[in-house]
Amino acid sequence: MIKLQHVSKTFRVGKNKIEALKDVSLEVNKGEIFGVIGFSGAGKSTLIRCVNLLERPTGGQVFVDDQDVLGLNKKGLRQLRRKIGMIFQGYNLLETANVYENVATPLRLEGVSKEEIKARTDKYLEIVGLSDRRSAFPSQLSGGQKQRVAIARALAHEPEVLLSDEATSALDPNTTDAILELLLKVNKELGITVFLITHELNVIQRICDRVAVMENGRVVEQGSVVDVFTRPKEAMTKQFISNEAKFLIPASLKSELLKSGKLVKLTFLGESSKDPVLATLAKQFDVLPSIIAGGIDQLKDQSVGNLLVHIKGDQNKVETAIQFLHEQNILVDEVKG
Ligand SMILES: Nc1ncnc2c1ncn2[C@@H]1O[C@H](COP(=O)(O)OP(=O)(O)OP(=O)(O)O)[C@@H](O)[C@H]1O
Repeated sequence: MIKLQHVSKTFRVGKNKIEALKDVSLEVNKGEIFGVIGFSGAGKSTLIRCVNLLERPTGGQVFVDDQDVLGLNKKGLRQLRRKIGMIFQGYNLLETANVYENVATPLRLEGVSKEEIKARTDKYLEIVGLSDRRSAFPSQLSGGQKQRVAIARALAHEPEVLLSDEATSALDPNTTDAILELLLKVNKELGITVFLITHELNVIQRICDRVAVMENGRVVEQGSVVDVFTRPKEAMTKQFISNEAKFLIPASLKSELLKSGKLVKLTFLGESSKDPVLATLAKQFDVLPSIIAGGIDQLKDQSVGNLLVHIKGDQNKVETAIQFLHEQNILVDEVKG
């Protein structure tokens, strides 16, 4: 659906060159939700804006539906943009127009017939849950409601793809969840492909099928959300995950536990969560495992269990027990001092 091949983008500011994108290649499949995550300045906004040519790449190729976007003339570009809706962190609503007009006006400018404008505006305000606020002005709406208007406005053009540039970044956690649910519904029920950028791990975990991790203008890692976040290879990805404050234990407790044994973080996926591994450790290896902390991460289609376990006992036995854990269908990370 969207294919970026060796895309680069260099901004020139006076005598300085800023390489915002360096040889970025990725593919977003039809019907999926694909997320790009990275810290501020990684190049995410520049990347997503290269899809509908709000930014023009300085190198590489961009394809949407197998169409070479960089070769399009003005008319072709207009047609392309009709296929691609976009929402932003700042909503970009017309402050002087009410909710209905915010959705209807761009359709009018496109020459859509009166009846069709009414039908589509009604339909998409219903889908985003704002039918009863059609006469309200943006200043009378909450952030979440404003983003819903922006989503209805994007959907009213009946796009094949929705680009989301940090759409939930300005929202509180509950409102973020509600907007993410709406994006899932848009993807599932309307069959719209979603390509989003975010700096929030939660957004990726909750709704994305696949993810690319960006750092300094490059994609450093990409794959399914389950793979990338349970078996992160790159330091940047690991940093994102550890930033989520999983199992942050007080330093004093940690050093105490490490004096009397080993600490391991176990990650259970799918079927592995049903195996009685801790009981097996105690029985088979004569060690004493105890649970220090635990939790479950809900990914889009799968839950992932995490346990922080302290293993006490004879040093060799503890080593053998950890070796046994590595041989199971579990991800094992030893926590060092
Ligand atoms: N129009 C521009 N002119 C000059 N430099 C730019 C421009 N747009 C982006 N940049 C630079 O390109 C780099 C990537 O910026 P970009 O906004 O794409 O990153 P980001 O990951 O989206 O970060 P943020 O979430 O903070 O926007 C940054 O160094 C930024 O300063």
